[in-house]
Amino acid sequence: MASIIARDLGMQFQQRQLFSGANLHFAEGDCIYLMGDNGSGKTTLMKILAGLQTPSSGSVSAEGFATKKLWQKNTLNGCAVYLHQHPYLYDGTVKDNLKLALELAPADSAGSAIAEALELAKLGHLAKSQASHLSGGERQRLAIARAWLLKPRLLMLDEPVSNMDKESRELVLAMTARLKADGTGLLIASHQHGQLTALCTSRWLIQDGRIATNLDIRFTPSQETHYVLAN
Ligand SMILES: Nc1ncnc2c1ncn2[C@@H]1O[C@H](COP(=O)(O)OP(=O)(O)OP(=O)(O)O)[C@@H](O)[C@H]1O
Repeated sequence: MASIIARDLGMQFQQRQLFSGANLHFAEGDCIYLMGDNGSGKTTLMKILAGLQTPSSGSVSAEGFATKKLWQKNTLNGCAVYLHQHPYLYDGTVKDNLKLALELAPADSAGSAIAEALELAKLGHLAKSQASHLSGGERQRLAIARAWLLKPRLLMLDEPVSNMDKESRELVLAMTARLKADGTGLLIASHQHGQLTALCTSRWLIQDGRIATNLDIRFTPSQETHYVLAN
């Protein structure tokens, strides 16, 4: 089973310690809600687990992935995919962006997958539009459709539904639910507990310089309100 394992992980910027002593296990089949106040370190943690940032202390390793080639120094590269809040899209049309993902996707992905991805993201009518002309919500939908095509074994979503209208939120929810059903491990950072985070079966909380992982997933209504209000 593919997993990312962090041992005694710590991160600080100058004098500011975000977290320390964290032991984490993120694996296929997981669906984890990553919580924490603004600036607590959620994005930083996801970037570390994706191998995009180096932690100040501790180690991160990947298990269950194909062995890297000798020249690939970053052994975490491509293991847990990090989807940025403001995703990077390639120059070109909506369809070009999906085609490019398909070139990197596992060989068993059929050509019809692009049509399915366009349908899932409800972007069929914009297939020939320039990706740079998309609205924020449409960009996010395209980025998730692209991730869906890539079929990552581990995917981290950073605030995937912030600033989205109801329809876009529902589409992202449907795509994420499909990924979850396919067994993709998901780590979702979000300030609002809603339908998307309700998919989660466990939660991590960054607070007071620690990452708590042994938390009950069930929210009481007062906790829900508190979390939404606090953020
Ligand atoms: N490269 C950097 N250099 C210095 N400080 C940084 C750097 N990257 C992040 N920080 C700081 O680390 C803290 C955590 O940032 P991060 O983006 O991980 O928080 P977050 O929990 O994702 O916040 P939000 O909920 O607001 O998105 C912030 O105070 C941020 O300013």
